[in-house]
Amino acid sequence: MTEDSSETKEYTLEADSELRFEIEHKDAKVLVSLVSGFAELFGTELVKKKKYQFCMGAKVAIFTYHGCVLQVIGKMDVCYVSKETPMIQYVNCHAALEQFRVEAEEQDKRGPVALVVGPLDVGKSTLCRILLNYAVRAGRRPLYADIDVGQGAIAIPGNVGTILIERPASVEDGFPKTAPLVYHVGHKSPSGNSVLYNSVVSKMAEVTLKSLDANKRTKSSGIIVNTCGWVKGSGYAHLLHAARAYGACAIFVLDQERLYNELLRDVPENVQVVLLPKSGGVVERSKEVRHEARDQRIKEYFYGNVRAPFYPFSFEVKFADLRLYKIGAPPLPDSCMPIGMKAEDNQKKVVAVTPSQALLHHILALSFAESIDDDVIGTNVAGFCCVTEVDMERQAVMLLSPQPRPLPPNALLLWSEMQFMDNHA
Ligand SMILES: Nc1ncnc2c1ncn2[C@@H]1O[C@H](COP(=O)(O)OP(=O)(O)OP(=O)(O)O)[C@@H](O)[C@H]1O
Repeated sequence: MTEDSSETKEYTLEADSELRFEIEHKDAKVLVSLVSGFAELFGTELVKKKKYQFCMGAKVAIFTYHGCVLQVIGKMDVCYVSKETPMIQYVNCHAALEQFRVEAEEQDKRGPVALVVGPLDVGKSTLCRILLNYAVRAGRRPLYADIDVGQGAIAIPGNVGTILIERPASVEDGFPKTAPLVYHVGHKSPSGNSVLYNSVVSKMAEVTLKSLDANKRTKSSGIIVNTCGWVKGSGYAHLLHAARAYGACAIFVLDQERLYNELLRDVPENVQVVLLPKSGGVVERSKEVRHEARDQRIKEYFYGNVRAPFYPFSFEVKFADLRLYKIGAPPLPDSCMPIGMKAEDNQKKVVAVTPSQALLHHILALSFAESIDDDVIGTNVAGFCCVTEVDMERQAVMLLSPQPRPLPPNALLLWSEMQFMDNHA
């Protein structure tokens, strides 16, 4: 059913059904409120009578276990009620994780680490959000690890990150991204540097698993890990690596029997591999839409959104003061490597970058490492800037940064292939 008018409409939903809608128009604004009953958006309960605002790009589903009436004001591109949803299977996964958590709590051991895997556009991020929301609603404090570098939902694309989830996601803005633990990869796909990607995932897993022990409630709550949609060949090898690094006890496979069977074959028997259907509501995204989403995520990092705008700074840094490095030297065959080194080591090499016009629009990550003698790959990053101008004559770059000048003393910056055109008016 297509919704053209901008008038007010009421939808009565039966138990176990959901209202799905998409907004594609640039200036469209849709207000949704719960009139009666109970409803939730990807696991976050709606507050009765509160008006939730959705804008361009919104692709959402409001689900009800008990039945409800929703009021919708505004123009949507697609809007329909569906009774076919996999929510019962998803809530069963949550119940299974809860059993692990109860046991972990009783025996003071680590709670479950669950990986959510599947090809592109099957609703992996959405399932993670649902499981995390259900966990906090049950009084847990889980960690959310996002190792999907393409989306970089916790920091920005080109990075992996982990956050502690203490309250349900906001209906409009998702989980707050305060105090994330972020590691730099610098590529939008793990294929950009597989060796680096695996090292970074191992490091983040090691650090977060250790950190679980510091807080009793988080320890028994465990970790939900969101993964990349690249599930064939090396992409599959990355998934196996992540499952091992995190010591996953459960892997939820969305929508692909082939992947499910491969995992059943390749992971230890004590790992529960569960095949789940994808929701019919999940919207497929073209390459262009993905590119736009990446751009939007970076823009939000610097400028915030309408509800919480940020005001970034712009300042000049002389080439001479720029300590800029890149991880990974061009590949060389083993025979050309110095004695004792493998070609693989080259992919983890920290190489100085000479500033040039080619830096324009690139994202630079500010590492917590102080020198290249530190473990740069295994050190998390503090934040990001973007090169908005390169002046070869004055030998300087202009940086867009969430923090005012100057860069911290001895700031070590890491080059990323991610680019952002700063045309914010
Ligand atoms: N039941 C649903 N009804 C409507 N839209 C949905 C539903 N579930 C998910 N979506 C939307 O579909 C889109 C894709 O979902 P999601 O990001 O979870 O997929 P993904 O598998 O993580 O994608 P990627 O391949 O990029 O990792 C999102 O915009 C999400 O809001």
